[in-house]
Amino acid sequence: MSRKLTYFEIPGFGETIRYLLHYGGLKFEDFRYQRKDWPIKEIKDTLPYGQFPIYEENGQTINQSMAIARYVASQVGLLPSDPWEQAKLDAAVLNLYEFYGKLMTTQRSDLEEEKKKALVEETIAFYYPRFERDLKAGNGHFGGKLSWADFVLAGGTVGINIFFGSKLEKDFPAITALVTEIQNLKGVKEYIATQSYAENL
Ligand SMILES: N[C@@H](CCC(=O)N[C@@H](CS)C(=O)NCC(=O)O)C(=O)O
Repeated sequence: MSRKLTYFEIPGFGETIRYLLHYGGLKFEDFRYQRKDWPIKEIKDTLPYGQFPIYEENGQTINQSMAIARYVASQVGLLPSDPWEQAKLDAAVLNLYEFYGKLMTTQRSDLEEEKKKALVEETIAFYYPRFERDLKAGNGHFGGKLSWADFVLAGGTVGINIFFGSKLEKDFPAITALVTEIQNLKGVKEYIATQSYAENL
């Protein structure tokens, strides 16, 4: 079995997938481009939608970080078999993904710094209490037990905290506890120890 994940030398959309692969003890090539070297036109043109991450397994390729994460989760016991349970987790993942997207959109706009800051605060004030509520309802996990949705929260949190330079979830105990739990799982913990971008914020 050959596996290769290609992304940039940042957590971003790749980190959740890396966590899942390490959690499952699945060997893979963790190929990373430096952002300063990008774009490399000859390579970009070969990508299915011109972007990373892409995941290759036994000669087949998929793009879209959440599709990759869901697939890897299915290989490492983090995707339940019941369709309703799966749909609930898909919804949790899409809520998280929407949150990350909105957060980053605040930064790409032409708005003044003050306005950007207010939008970030507004976005956090909308989503975090809802994630907190859902985690409490699931006794600390999105689906009532450890699943790939929890990994999407933890993997994404690393990236946004580094980007914004602060621990955005600090006032939310269930989110904080879940991120800590995932980052201390066997496989994930050892991987994080090798990453220079994973310092505590
Ligand atoms: N919806 C896609 C978004 C992928 C994406 O935005 N990738 C960015 C990096 S985070 C990228 O490849 N940027 C380089 C480029 O567009 O050339 C996913 O979740 O995988």
